[in-house]
Amino acid sequence: MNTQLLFDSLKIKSIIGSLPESVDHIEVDSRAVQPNTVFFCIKGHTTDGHDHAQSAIEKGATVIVAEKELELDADQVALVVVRNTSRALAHIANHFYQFPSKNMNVIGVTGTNGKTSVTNLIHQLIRRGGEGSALSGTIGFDLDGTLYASANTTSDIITTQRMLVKAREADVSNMVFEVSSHGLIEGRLWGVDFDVVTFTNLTHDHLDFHGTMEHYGYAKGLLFSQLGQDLTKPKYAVLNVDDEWFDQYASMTPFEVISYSMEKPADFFATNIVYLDDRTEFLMHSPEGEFQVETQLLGIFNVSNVLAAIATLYATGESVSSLVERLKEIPPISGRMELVQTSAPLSIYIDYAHTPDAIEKAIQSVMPFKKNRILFLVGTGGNRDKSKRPTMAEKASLADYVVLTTDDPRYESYDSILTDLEKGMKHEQYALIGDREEAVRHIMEIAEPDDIIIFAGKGHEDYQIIENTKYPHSDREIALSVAETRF
Ligand SMILES: CC(=O)N[C@H]1[C@@H](OP(=O)(O)OP(=O)(O)OC[C@H]2O[C@@H](n3ccc(=O)[nH]c3=O)[C@H](O)[C@@H]2O)O[C@H](CO)[C@@H](O)[C@@H]1O[C@H](C)C(=O)N[C@@H](C)C(=O)N[C@H](CCC(=O)O)C(=O)O
Ligand SMILES: Nc1ncnc2c1ncn2[C@@H]1O[C@H](COP(=O)(O)OP(=O)(O)OP(=O)(O)O)[C@@H](O)[C@H]1O
Repeated sequence: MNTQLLFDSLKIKSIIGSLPESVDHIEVDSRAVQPNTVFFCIKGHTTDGHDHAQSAIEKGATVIVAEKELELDADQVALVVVRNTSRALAHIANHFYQFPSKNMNVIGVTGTNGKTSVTNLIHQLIRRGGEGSALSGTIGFDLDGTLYASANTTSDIITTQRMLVKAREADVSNMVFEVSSHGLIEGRLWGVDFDVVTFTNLTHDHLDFHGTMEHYGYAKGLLFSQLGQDLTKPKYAVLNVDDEWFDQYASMTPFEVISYSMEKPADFFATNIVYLDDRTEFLMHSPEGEFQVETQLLGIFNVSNVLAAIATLYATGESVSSLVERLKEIPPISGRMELVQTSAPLSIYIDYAHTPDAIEKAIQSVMPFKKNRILFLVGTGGNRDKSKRPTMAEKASLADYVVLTTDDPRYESYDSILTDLEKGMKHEQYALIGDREEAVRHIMEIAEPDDIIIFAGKGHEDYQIIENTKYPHSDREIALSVAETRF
């Protein structure tokens, strides 16, 4: 690509050396540099890309973009100094890949809980409507049914642009992004031209990273105020009226607001909700009239997620009646209030709840069909946000019996995790068992017919991280093996 064109519109502080006529690649990781690459030096928390500029040159970089002047040991390299290399990268990547998001229908979903569920619903609804869809999120990059691994919920700028290019090349015109607050703060989505951005909710999580709820809320809000958006085409912000951040996001966004709610009138709102143990039904009021909605997704929170998904696709121009029809066929999302098939005379659910709000909603979700006790197992991760631990246990106390355990203890001791959790317990009916396998076995050993058991926190994950090693672990398999011998 012609280098002059690439750098023409970039705000540059200084250039040392002369730019080559053309460049073949752009890269942020020195280890992946190929001959004739533009290498961007990005500052991480523990690693600074500026320290890898020399090694990028040795691998063939011909342009280095940095935030400061560097002493580089090469004649054939140009050093471009800018104020912020991530912003420069967003700009250059768009030019380099020829604005892949521009002619696509691009959707972003953010919030503490529900991102994976809502993006999955949207992706599946689009595909069931006969169009192609690509999805980037916690589960990886799903290009119209083919799954590629990705390291993060929200990928870095170059990976994001490459996903869009792959979708464009495959003639897939819809791209759905699960958007993390970390990704927003770090500008990993800078340069992506969204058509619809959707908010699920904001509750206590990730305060080890963001510090306060104000900062966390600010980070999420960046999706609704994205700089650099093309405002000449209509854009929509789909916002949850039931969340206390609704007013702030609704008043600050330049996009047209579409609201949804489970509690009060909104553009899309649910009444007459019936929670069954194999499906959920409700009456949905929408700008296109009232619809009786039926979904295989279980749990209170999934009503909100369904409303978010339908409102988002309505914003892209889909008809509500067709979406309601397609929704019926969509199977439960793996590890999200998923009913485990067992011949034992009790109900076992696997749910990814790992925040206080999600725990409360998971337990409330099974209350309508409680016949005997609700047994709840939950743990927290080691070396991550510790402040949420007591509140998680407090919400878990809504269950009749609670087992407090660990969920990826990493380098933290069982005792330290369990002591923090125990502080929040509101009744005496609980056990503290650090080893998660033992904890699952314990709950299954004391289970009685008609009990409802919820294994929270692991969801679709099939491992437990101890120190820095991933060990195979499945709540489901352990529970089923005990159920077989006991019932
Ligand atoms: C372990 C961790 O927290 N790492 C964070 C940290 O990385 P770091 O200091 O190690 O730096 P780095 O990004 O690896 O390296 C800095 C630069 O040097 C370059 N480099 C590095 C090494 C080398 O040999 N050559 C080289 O060029 C890298 O390509 C990069 O451009 O600082 C970076 C910049 O601030 C973060 O992007 C990065 O987050 C990583 C990607 C991460 O996984 N973070 C998690 C917490 C995260 O973002 N999670 C959210 C989901 C949260 C949720 O909802 O649960 C996500 O979106 O996935
Ligand atoms: N709308 C919601 N409100 C509250 N809790 C929810 C909601 N949707 C899902 N949850 C809870 O959060 C858990 C995780 O759901 P999901 O994976 O969709 O969220 P996420 O935002 O992608 O989470 P993460 O960022 O941790 O990957 C579910 O298993 C459920 O317990």
